[in-house]
Amino acid sequence: SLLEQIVSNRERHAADGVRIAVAGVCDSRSVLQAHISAGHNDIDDDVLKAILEAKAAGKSMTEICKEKLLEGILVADLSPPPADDLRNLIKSILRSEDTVLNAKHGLVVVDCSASESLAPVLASAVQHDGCCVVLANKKPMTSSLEVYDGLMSTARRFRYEATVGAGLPVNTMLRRMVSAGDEVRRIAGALSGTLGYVMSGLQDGRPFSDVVTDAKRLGYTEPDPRDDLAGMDVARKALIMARQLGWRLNMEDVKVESLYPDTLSPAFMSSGDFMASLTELDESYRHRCQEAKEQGCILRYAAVVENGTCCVGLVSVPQHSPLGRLRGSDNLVEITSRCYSGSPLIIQGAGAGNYTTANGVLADILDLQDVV
Ligand SMILES: NC(=O)C1=CN([C@@H]2O[C@H](COP(=O)(O)OP(=O)(O)OC[C@H]3O[C@@H](n4cnc5c(N)ncnc54)[C@H](OP(=O)(O)O)[C@@H]3O)[C@@H](O)[C@H]2O)C=CC1
Ligand SMILES: N[C@@H](CC=O)C(=O)O
Repeated sequence: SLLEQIVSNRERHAADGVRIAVAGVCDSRSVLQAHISAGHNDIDDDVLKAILEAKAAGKSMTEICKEKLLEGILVADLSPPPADDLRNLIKSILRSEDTVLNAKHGLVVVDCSASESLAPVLASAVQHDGCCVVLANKKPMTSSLEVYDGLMSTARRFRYEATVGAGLPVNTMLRRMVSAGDEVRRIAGALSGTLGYVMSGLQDGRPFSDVVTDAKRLGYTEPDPRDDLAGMDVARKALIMARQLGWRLNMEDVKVESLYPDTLSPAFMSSGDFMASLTELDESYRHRCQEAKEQGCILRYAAVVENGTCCVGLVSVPQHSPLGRLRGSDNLVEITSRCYSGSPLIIQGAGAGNYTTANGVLADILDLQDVV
């Protein structure tokens, strides 16, 4: 979706005097790189479109490039994760004499994976003068405080808007408030597009297994939906916000409620088997939802960041409360601070989905063009 939005916005960007040159693209198995030493600065839009088609059809990028014998592209088949090759790709771009690719002209490394393994690559990339980093991936922001501090030490060349609320301006707002000296006292709300969609579906009487399967199909879930259903995705978002307030917390400090039993965890089964086992949970969620309904309430998965602690879990809220009125994949974030004490600042809207997330990532990339 990000590549698609880069290509489809060419005219708009040109009118603003910007051209995004895509010098390399990675997935979990391959790295494609513009053949810089042969004079190719970037990967042609037709190739980017072929890559999009290949990924949509479940083919590997390498396969499609070899099939089409594309000119000017270096293809590397890797197994597994291409952290070292990504590092080499960044180095070769940084060494480039070409002014279009040179780091001083806005090189941005973008991590749209859900991989843990790329954090060191990103931490080293951001240390190169002029090299920027943009994240949709929450894991580098929630790994050790050392990695986090490394990324944050170059805050002017680092953006991570999509890590909380996808395209919603939650992180930007927090950054603005904190850097201008506002004192944030409490952040609360519903921060999962997947769990919002699932809870709305339950409320409409649909089976748990059915709505989770749909959330995955719609692109709301993490690559392994257990990340959402275990509460880990929301826990990461809570930690990202808490760390921005200067709180020195780690993932172990976040209190998390999981929505499935341990017997269905990655230690015991694959993601595919988990999806097939979801029907086991249908009856218990139908029952919990019914109980809440009888009290005029509905279920929501909420996060609270307050008094130096983060807590995420299932709550039963009145139907006509702000959380109760949320529908589908919408997120709601309430920020209470010295400036917003009487009534909290509220950010609400679609909190997941490929298009809205890619939009947030692209906006970050464009934002950085004014910094370097
Ligand atoms: N979906 C959403 O609504 C939102 C997602 N995000 C974040 O965006 C990230 C991606 O989510 P989503 O797009 O849904 O997931 P997808 O599974 O659709 O995409 C992940 C991509 O990352 C690639 N990848 C995996 N590991 C590596 C690696 N080690 N090196 C390079 N590439 C790798 C995958 O390659 P391959 O195709 O070969 O598996 C795949 O192309 C996650 O971190 C998620 O938290 C953030 C906000 C909203
Ligand atoms: N899986 C996440 C995607 C966005 O961060 C969610 O459902 O909110």
